[in-house]
Amino acid sequence: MNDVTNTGGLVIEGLSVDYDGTRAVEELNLHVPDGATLAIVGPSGCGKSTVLRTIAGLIGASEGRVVLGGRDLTGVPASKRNIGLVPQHYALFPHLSVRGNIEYGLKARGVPAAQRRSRVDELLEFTELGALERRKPAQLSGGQRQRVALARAMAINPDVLLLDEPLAALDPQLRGGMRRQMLTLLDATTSVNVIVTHDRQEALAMADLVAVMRAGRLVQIGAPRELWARPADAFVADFLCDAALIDAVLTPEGVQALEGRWRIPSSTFDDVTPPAGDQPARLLLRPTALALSHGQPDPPAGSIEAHVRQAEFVGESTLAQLDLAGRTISAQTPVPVAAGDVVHVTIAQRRGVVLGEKEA
Ligand SMILES: Nc1ncnc2c1ncn2[C@@H]1O[C@H](COP(=O)(O)OP(=O)(O)OP(=O)(O)O)[C@@H](O)[C@H]1O
Repeated sequence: MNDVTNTGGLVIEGLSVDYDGTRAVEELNLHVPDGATLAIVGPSGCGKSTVLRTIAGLIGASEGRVVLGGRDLTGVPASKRNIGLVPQHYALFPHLSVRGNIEYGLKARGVPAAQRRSRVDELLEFTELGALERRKPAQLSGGQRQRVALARAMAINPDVLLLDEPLAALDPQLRGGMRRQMLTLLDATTSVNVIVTHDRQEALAMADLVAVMRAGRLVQIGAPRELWARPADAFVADFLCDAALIDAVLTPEGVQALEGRWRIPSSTFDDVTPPAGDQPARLLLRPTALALSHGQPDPPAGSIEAHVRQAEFVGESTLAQLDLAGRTISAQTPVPVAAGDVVHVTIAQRRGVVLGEKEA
């Protein structure tokens, strides 16, 4: 393996973490450049918080190492790592004012009073909390508490800022606005930012890099648009894009899927060059890529019959769960279908994506 200690930013190398002999994180490798924001996403229990706690030094690695700004953190206690942590429910000190909370880490490090004051003033202005500096956490709204927690973590100019589900404690109506505000704050930092989140929208919107984990392992890491366009497997497609990824064969005539029961002409796709011979491929089907018709005497060209298992009216459209030759696939459609309907499904022009075979 290349020596990454001089790369800068955050480097996680061959990291495995165990709890009482049970492996929670397995062989994790990643690099986040200075100033970049990484979002770690994945289902409950996949190891996201364990990675965060290991970077913070709250738990030790069983194997591998965490290197920050060229400094190997193995064996360095949490208090000696230059890390800012925003815990899930913010964990503000209830007896301290907004100013007291933000000042806390600076005091603990013995920063002289005048310097403390000016740094806290700077952060109060930056997070627009100046008018509230004397209030206690109980006298703040959820969004204001979140900004205090962020300012407190940023006060020490950390090398890495760790945010555990930063928006989860807020009302859904507040999240959009706070996400945009946080994005502005994080863009202004020079630290590496690591966000752990369940919310894929949050990850796609806020991060420069998204790491998708499953069962303790990294499944894919890349820029949000890269993952969106080319999910590595069906799990990432489902988790991050709400899409299905099914095996297909690219033939001289078009694309065949579902054991040859669905034959789609190449002209449906923008970027498919028919090969001379059959080639394995995968078909990425986002809910909006599928066009549904029913009640027509002849099935449209390139269609497959499907059964509507479930249909939810979601405002402008209906979200239908379709059974396509035994596969459950979501479709978002303006056609008012209902459970039990038999429909014909085609891929809307230019909306389907054919990916190459999965790289090993
Ligand atoms: N203190 C602990 N002792 C034993 N096992 C633990 C401990 N903390 C976490 N685990 C286990 O390690 C695995 C990873 O947990 P972790 O909290 O990192 O997951 P997560 O992805 O953050 O989940 P969530 O999204 O639900 O917070 C899980 O199987 C969990 O049960």
